[in-house]
Amino acid sequence: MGKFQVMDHPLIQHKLTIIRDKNCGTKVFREVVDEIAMLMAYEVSRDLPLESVEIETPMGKTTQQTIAGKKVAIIPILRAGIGMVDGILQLIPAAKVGHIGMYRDHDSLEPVEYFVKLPSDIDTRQLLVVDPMLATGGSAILAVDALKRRGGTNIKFVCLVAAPEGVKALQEAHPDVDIIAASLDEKLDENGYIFPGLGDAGDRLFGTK
Ligand SMILES: O=P(O)(O)OC[C@H]1O[C@H](OP(=O)(O)OP(=O)(O)O)[C@H](O)[C@@H]1O
Ligand SMILES: O=c1cc[nH]c(=O)[nH]1
Ligand SMILES: [Mg+2]
Repeated sequence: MGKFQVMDHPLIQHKLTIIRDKNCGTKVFREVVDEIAMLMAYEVSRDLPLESVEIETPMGKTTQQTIAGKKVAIIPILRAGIGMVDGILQLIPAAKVGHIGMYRDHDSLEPVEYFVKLPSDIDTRQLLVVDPMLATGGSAILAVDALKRRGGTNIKFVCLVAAPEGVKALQEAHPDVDIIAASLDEKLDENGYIFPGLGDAGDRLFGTK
């Protein structure tokens, strides 16, 4: 079973409270989502492999550590996942970015895939699928399916708010995928929205409602 980790760092919890507030406007919402994603990237990149390199400091030759060959690709699930990309790129600037477009049908709650554009070498990269919301888990599961079908093997899912239902569904469908969240919330409501959650992340990020 993949690991499920909640990053309960005080800075992350504080920032999450700011964006949960319904009075938080688009500008601040977007900025703070980016900041949380950057803080999460610190933990998400913890197990990137290191290798030894010879360098010379002003004091002489030495062997030091550098991030090894394995490279990262960030895969936002459109639209809301886009809000997390720049924050992660601040810490991992050489990462490539692939996009998976998906929307959740409002009645059935089933995800519908409408766009996939990925780096050509996803089979050799650490893939970070990012989406602020893990609700029923349908979108995350379909996104991981899409990556595996194209050769992706090393996959983590990074979200801000997770519902217990979504964590369970993603773990059952893809037990090899670790999940990292900023919060495990209470439940899904009768419309499939996370409670207390932060509402519709895509609409709040892009000001579409
Ligand atoms: O776990 P699930 O039940 O699949 O729900 C989560 C998905 O729903 C939201 O996207 P939405 O369909 O609203 O698309 P948008 O980002 O374009 O607004 C969210 O950003 C996730 O992708
Ligand atoms: O609470 C939710 C659930 C799905 N998608 C969202 O944007 N918010
Ligand atoms: Mg939405």
